[in-house]
Amino acid sequence: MSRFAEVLGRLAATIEARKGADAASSYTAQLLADPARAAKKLGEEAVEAVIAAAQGDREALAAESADLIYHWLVALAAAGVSLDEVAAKLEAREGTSGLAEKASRPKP
Ligand SMILES: N=c1c2ncn([C@@H]3O[C@H](COP(=O)(O)OP(=O)(O)OP(=O)(O)O)[C@@H](O)[C@H]3O)c2ncn1[C@@H]1O[C@H](COP(=O)(O)O)[C@@H](O)[C@H]1O
Repeated sequence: MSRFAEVLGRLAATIEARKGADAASSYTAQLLADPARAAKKLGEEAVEAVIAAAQGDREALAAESADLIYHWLVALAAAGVSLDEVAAKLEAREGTSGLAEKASRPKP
């Protein structure tokens, strides 16, 4: 397994374990208790990653990507969506070009 997949799996398990934890001592528990705040943070971190990418700032993009992925995992956990469900979506798309998929959509 890649280093990224291992870290992602560990972080997802840590976040899952924070369900019901004391919000006074866990930022994750605070977000899990307030899904709207978790979703807002996800949006903020996405925008910060967009800015870093647009500016070509490699260091900032790596750091903002880590923030984004952490908050994305929290939003998934808050909504009860597992990483397996996301993996299944990605697997179903393997081998299908994004251009071909877009062209196959019903015309309005
Ligand atoms: N990976 C992360 C992680 N990345 C970012 N953050 C936090 O995300 C928060 C949001 O960052 P911002 O820059 O937006 O800070 P801010 O403006 O003060 O945030 P707000 O007040 O707007 O919410 C900061 O408090 C960061 O510390 C994270 N907090 C936790 N984790 C992981 O989650 C684990 C469990 O954390 P706790 O639940 O806090 O124990 C940790 O051991 C880490 O592995």
